[in-house]
Amino acid sequence: MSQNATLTLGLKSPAGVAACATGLTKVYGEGETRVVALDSVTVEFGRGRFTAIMGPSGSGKSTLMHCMAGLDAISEGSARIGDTELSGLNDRQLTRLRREKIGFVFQAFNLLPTLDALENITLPMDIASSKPDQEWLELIVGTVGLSQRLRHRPSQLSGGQQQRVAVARALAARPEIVFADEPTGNLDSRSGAEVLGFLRESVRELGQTVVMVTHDPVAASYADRVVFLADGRVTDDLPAPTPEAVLDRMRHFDAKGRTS
Ligand SMILES: Nc1ncnc2c1ncn2[C@@H]1O[C@H](COP(=O)(O)OP(=O)(O)OP(=O)(O)O)[C@@H](O)[C@H]1O
Repeated sequence: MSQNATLTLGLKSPAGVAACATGLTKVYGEGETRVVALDSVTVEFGRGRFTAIMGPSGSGKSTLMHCMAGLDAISEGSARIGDTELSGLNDRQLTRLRREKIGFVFQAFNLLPTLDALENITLPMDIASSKPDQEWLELIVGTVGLSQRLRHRPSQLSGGQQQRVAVARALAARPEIVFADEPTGNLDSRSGAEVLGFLRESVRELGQTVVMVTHDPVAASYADRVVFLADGRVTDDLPAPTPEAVLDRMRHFDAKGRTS
C-alpha cells in the first residue's frame, strides 16, 4: 500500500484497547444443569492487534467471543467494545453496535448464494442503508485478492475464496473489532494460510483489530498473542507465538489436566 493511501485513510492503528472483559462470568442453566462457562474472565484486546484464543473443547472460547460481541447476555461482570459497556444495552442497541462496530467471520462462510461476491461484501451495509466508503472497499477487496472475482457467485468460488469474501464482508464497514470463530476450520491448509495471511494483513497494513478462536497452533501463530482458556478461566497469555511455543503450552495444559 502506498504511503499516500495510508495517510488518506488514516490507517495508522491508534493505540489502546478495542475490547475488554472484566470479571466476566457466564452461567448457563440452573440447578443440576448449571454450567459456569466463563468464570470471572478479565482480558483486554489491544487495538490494532491480532489475538488468538485457544483452549480445550468446552473451555469457554466461543462463549467469550459471543459475550464480547453481544450475541449472548453476560451473567456477571463487564464486557466493553471500545467505550461501550454491553450489559447496559437493550436488544436494539446491541444490534446497532454489532452492525456498526463488529465484524464476524465464522467457520461456515455464510454467504448468500444468489448474490455475487461484491453484493455479499456490501450486504450488511445495504441492510443498514449505509454507504460503503469506496476507497476503503477497494483497499479491502485488493487486500484479500478478490478484484477479479467480484461478479462471481459463491458456487463459482473455491472455499478459500468464499472465506476471503466473508473476511472482506467483515472488514467492509471498518469495524472496531473483528471476531473470527475457527475461520479456517473448513479449509485445506493452503486456503487456510491465505485467509490467515489476509487477517494478518488487515491488522498490520490496515490497522484493524482481530480476535480469533482456533484449535490450530499454526493458525494461532499468525496472531500477535495467544490467550489460553481452561474451564472458563484465562490460564496463560503468550506473546509473539510460534507453532512450537503454542504446542508446548498446550502440552503443558494437557499434562496438568491429567494430573489435577
Ligand atoms: N447454550 C448453552 N447452554 C448450556 N451450556 C452451554 C451453552 N453453550 C455452551 N455451553 C457450555 O459452556 C461451556 C463452554 O462452551 P464453549 O462452547 O464456549 O466452549 P469452547 O471452548 O468454544 O468449545 P469448543 O472448542 O468445543 O467449541 C461448555 O461446558 C458448554 O457445554
